[in-house]
Amino acid sequence: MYKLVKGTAAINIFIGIVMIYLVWKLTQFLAMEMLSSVLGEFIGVGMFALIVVFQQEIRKFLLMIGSTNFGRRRKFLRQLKFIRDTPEDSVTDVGAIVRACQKMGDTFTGALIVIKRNTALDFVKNTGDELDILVKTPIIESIFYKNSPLHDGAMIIEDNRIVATRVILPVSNDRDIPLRFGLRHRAAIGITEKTDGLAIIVSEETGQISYIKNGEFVIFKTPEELIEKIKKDLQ
Ligand SMILES: Nc1ncnc2c1ncn2[C@@H]1O[C@H](COP(=O)(O)OP(=O)(O)OP(=O)(O)O)[C@@H](O)[C@H]1O
Repeated sequence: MYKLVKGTAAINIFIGIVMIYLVWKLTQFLAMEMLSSVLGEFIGVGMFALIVVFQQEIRKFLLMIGSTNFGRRRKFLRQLKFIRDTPEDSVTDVGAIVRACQKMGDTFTGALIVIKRNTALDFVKNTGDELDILVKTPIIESIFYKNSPLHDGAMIIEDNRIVATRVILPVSNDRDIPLRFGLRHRAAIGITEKTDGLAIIVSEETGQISYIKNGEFVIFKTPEELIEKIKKDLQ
């Protein structure tokens, strides 16, 4: 349940409900008649209040359950993480990502890729376009191709799927970042400071690939070393 609601507003609403319940119990314990009867009335209609508050989610849930479209149902189940698909789906193809970055670096094509680890990235995902495509070198290259309508912003990868493009990331305010690094690099630092995600950047100016973890640049010498480091960080 925690995994299901982590990173969504539902957990905050749940905490709110628990707090109201605890205050109600406290007012009963302290024999604060009026406050306890007001809160009691509120809790009495709690079930209806929940239906109203979660109207959208309940609607979405019922629509998904009732859908006869198996492709969508699989996607929904994967979101719930009750099932793991084939290894092709669940193990991130780091080699394919780094190869795409090398090719983009050779052609000075800018790119920003964030790989999710434990922290949910839903709060940034919905600033862009949600997708569901298997990670492949040519797909990543064509998304960041300069004339592609999807090239701007960041790409989010979860497991081995590209789940969003054109995502706007929070920018780091760290004043120690050298001035030669622009917004793309600041955004990569920002998201890895706020979450445990991993960011890979290809600079449009220099073609250089950078790897950022926990808000800091990770040094590597060869693409093979980068692949190894990312694989280790994803374990
Ligand atoms: N907050 C952000 N979230 C996601 N992508 C961003 C963000 N800010 C900028 N970008 C992306 O970075 C691109 C280039 O920004 P900028 O030139 O400032 O970056 P840079 O760090 O200097 O990188 P480069 O070396 O590639 O020029 C933008 O066109 C946009 O696609």
